[in-house]
Amino acid sequence: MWKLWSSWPKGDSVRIALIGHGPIAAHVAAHLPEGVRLTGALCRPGREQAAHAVLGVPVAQALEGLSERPDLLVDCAGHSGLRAHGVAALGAGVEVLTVSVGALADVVFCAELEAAARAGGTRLCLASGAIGALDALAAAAMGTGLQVTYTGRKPPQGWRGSRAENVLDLDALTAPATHFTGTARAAAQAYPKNANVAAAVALAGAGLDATRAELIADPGATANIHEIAAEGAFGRFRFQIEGLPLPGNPRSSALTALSLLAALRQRGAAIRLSL
Ligand SMILES: NC(=O)C1=CN([C@@H]2O[C@H](COP(=O)(O)OP(=O)(O)OC[C@H]3O[C@@H](n4cnc5c(N)ncnc54)[C@H](O)[C@@H]3O)[C@@H](O)[C@H]2O)C=CC1
Ligand SMILES: O=C([O-])CC(=O)C(=O)O
Repeated sequence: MWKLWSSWPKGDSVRIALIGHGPIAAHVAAHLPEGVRLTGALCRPGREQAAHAVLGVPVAQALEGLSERPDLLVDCAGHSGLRAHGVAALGAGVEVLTVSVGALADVVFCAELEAAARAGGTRLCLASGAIGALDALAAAAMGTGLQVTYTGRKPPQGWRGSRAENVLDLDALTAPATHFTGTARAAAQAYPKNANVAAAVALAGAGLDATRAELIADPGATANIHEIAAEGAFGRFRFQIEGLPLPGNPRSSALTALSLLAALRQRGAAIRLSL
């Protein structure tokens, strides 16, 4: 069946490199859309062999170390990956697609990324990641009076290694427990591995300081549940998604990797969704 974004134009192809070799990167590498070629990956020092074993492509610690210059660098690593490589790539004119949306909550870093993208004549694209409805939020933000609350609910193991552990005994929970309420900016900065969705919702809609966020560890949850409640001159909507995690990391919803694949497929389409 023909779809808007079914394939790249014949003969055209895009070369991508990945940052990271975790579950998101592995899924992307294994499911690349037609016309997209993985030519390399960036890893942390000492992780070359591990990264090569997962991805099967040349691995380097920096973009200049890759034998083939990619058209697009896809950050699947998290905030430290975007911090390590984002500015250099953009400044060199290489487009970057990132899952590390929460890293933009740091105003200084965000300004550096923007300046580098302008200098390099390219852009930083934010993946929709584990959430949806960003198109409706972006449209609603063009009207007045937008108010948005984001709620992120995960099973206790989805919060391991996060600040939730400072507030809660995750192993002992018998009922849902809120471990953060505040702005989306504060959530994104305090939970770099768990609240990229809060930042994506905020950047699409009411902004990082006006979007309210609540993060909950819920022993009854069987998925990563993300909810948006939005209201404004446009009307109101509620959106909820129950995202199943990727094998290998209970924190990260599978939809995150799929959103990167969707962005890659759309990038080559002559007719595409406008957001
Ligand atoms: N936007 C969204 O909706 C979502 C975003 N994420 C982000 O994606 C990140 C990655 O997720 P997973 O693959 O599940 O995590 P993971 O932590 O299992 O894997 C991360 C990978 O990146 C590598 N890495 C870390 N720092 C690096 C650096 N500076 N340079 C090169 N490689 C580096 C690690 O060695 C590892 O291979 C999360 O930490 C989170 O920030 C995750 C889920 C949803
Ligand atoms: O994968 C998810 O469900 C969400 C997540 O970790 C994030 O927002 O960083």
